[in-house]
Amino acid sequence: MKNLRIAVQKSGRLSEKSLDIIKSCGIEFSDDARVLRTFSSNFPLEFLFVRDDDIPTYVNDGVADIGIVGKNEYDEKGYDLKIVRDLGFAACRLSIAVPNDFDYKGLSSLEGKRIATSYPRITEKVLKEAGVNASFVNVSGSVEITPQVGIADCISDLVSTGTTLKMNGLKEVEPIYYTSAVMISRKSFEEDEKERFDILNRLLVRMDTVSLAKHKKYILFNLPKKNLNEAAAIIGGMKSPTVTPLLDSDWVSVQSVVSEDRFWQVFESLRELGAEGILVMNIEKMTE
Ligand SMILES: Nc1ncnc2c1ncn2[C@@H]1O[C@H](COP(=O)(O)OP(=O)(O)OP(=O)(O)O)[C@@H](O)[C@H]1O
Ligand SMILES: O=P(O)(O)OC[C@H]1O[C@H](OP(=O)(O)OP(=O)(O)O)[C@H](O)[C@@H]1O
Ligand SMILES: [Mg+2]
Repeated sequence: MKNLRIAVQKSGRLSEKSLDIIKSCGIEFSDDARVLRTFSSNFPLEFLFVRDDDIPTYVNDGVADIGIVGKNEYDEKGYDLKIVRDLGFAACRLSIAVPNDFDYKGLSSLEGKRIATSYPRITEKVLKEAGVNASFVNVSGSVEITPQVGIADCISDLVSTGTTLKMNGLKEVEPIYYTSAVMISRKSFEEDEKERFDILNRLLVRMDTVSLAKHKKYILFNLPKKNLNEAAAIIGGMKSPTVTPLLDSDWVSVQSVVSEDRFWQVFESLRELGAEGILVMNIEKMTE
């Protein structure tokens, strides 16, 4: 039996959540940080623990079949790959930041300047569209130090809270690109590797089942029977709630699933309809 090969960041901002997603699918493995290649004991999955910037290249070269990486690294490498799932975590932005005393008036202020970045491709594309010519100083980390040491005039780097910029005498002046983690594969994966592609689909079904459940609540409540149709209309988005008669024939017990983002609105409306004993439960797994 073949294994699906996944490339995951060895150690960094993506590592823990990437592995949490796999674990939430019931896939077991040992994640000793010093072992760089390992196999699941209960699913045909092989793990390669690598630097995040190498992940798109491993997938493109066929060393790995899939990878979990920031969309920023994927776009920066520019390979013609496929995003199979948007995973949503590690959300941040790529921003232009300048020293506090820099008189910034828009992207045109960057004309002729030296910009330090780990993302020259993404940054250059944005500047080109704005008709700005600048030069790039390519650094692979600690970008915020470069203006202080005189090798750049400003930077284009990832920002989340903005604390790193502030602590290094810089101000964020222009967000130019938004990113979060994605799962990538080769476009030709299905034709090239049918057996492994089928394993990927099994993995994706499990991931979708967990992810769907994460945004839903299971609710159970008692309701005056006369308000049932109105309550069903409020809950919405499903075939029908499950309704069970109660000993008191004027009342029913209702079970349903509600999206997290609509939960409080539904909760308040149900209370106005006389719902009592409302129980709310997290759902571990579910399918459409
Ligand atoms: N401050 C942040 N907040 C949220 N997500 C971030 C932040 N900084 C980076 N990320 C995301 O996490 C990814 C990995 O960031 P990390 O800092 O761990 O990378 P790295 O230092 O290049 O690691 P590696 O040693 O694997 O090369 C980034 O490419 C980006 O997608
Ligand atoms: O806006 P903030 O919340 O301060 O986050 C921004 C910092 O986070 C990232 O680096 P990280 O801390 O991952 O370290 P690294 O340079 O080793 O990648 C990024 O490169 C910034 O330096
Ligand atoms: Mg890296």
